Amino acid sequence: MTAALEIEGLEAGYGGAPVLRGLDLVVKDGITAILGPSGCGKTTLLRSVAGFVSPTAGRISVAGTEVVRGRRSVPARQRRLGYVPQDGALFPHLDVAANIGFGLSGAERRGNGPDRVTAMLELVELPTGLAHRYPHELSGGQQQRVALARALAPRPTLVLLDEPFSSLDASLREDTGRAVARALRAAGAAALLVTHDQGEALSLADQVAVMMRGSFLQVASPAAVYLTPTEPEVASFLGHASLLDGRVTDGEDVTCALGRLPLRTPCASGAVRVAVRAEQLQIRDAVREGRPATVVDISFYGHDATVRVRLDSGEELAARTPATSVPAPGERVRVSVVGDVVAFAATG
Ligand SMILES: Nc1ncnc2c1ncn2[C@@H]1O[C@H](COP(=O)(O)OP(=O)(O)OP(=O)(O)O)[C@@H](O)[C@H]1O
Repeated sequence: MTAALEIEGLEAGYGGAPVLRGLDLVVKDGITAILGPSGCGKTTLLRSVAGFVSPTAGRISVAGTEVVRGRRSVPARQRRLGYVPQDGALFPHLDVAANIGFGLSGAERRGNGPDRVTAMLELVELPTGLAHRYPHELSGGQQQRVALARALAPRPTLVLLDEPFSSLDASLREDTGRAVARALRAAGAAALLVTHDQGEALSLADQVAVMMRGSFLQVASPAAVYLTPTEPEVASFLGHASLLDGRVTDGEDVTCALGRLPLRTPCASGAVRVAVRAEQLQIRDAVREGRPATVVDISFYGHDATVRVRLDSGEELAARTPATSVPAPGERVRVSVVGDVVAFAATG
């Protein structure tokens, strides 16, 4: 099967300053999320694939057709990609039907049987009655679905989504994200989804590429990047794991400031960095088990809270606790760990 997208050794930048530093990526099908902190190069990668940024080295193929080799590249309009920008960017003077039909020939728009515009509205789960509304008469979520319908109408192999839900409020973001994922799967289109929202990447994507400083640190399934990160930075970025110094002696357990903990995956003996996820840490008062600590501060989210504690041995950790049992800053508590942990050989 030809991959929807293949990227090899891709380098790009602005005015001589490098941003992308030799990226490799294969998107066979499904949704691949590019996840990373602000400024790491996610949009530059998407724009290089779209043809809006000219790479300085490397290769990009879309559905088996090479569109970039070194400094030579095929113009954006000839790449036959779908593109959904951050704010949808619908044409304000065109109604929904005309927006969706924009990239189609007259015959494609009409066809036989149900027309393409109606089929696309159904695909993105919008009522066909919206066809003659203008963009300003739609909600933000509806606008993003129309933008996806417009991108999918010419049947592209690959759709590029640039933070498409970032302007939507939390609940709408989740519903729209799921609807967009269903529509992409139903259309059989692969997608590259740029986001800095971990929840969005982990819940919608089949593959997650974690990017930092213009490089991919790990490309794997959502479960693999979360449960078995290959780099300490991936562990601390995804789910905000705390990192502690530790030592592995028998390959199966690690000893650190939180005691002797079982390892999820075997690790060579020696000095390591141990990643402990916030949801693995239990904060209790008035119990004897666990390491003594003091609560430093609290971020209350409603459904739960993040409690930062300082162990008496000096290390700072972040724990997630239910909203009903949040301690107060300065309170003395005990900290224990549930489950196994991941360790990385210490460098330097
Ligand atoms: N047109 C431009 N000219 C010069 N530098 C740019 C340009 N666009 C982006 N950059 C720089 O390139 C780097 C990567 O930017 P990019 O927009 O790709 O990051 P990002 O990961 O998408 O960030 P965000 O999540 O904030 O959108 C940043 O340092 C940014 O300042």
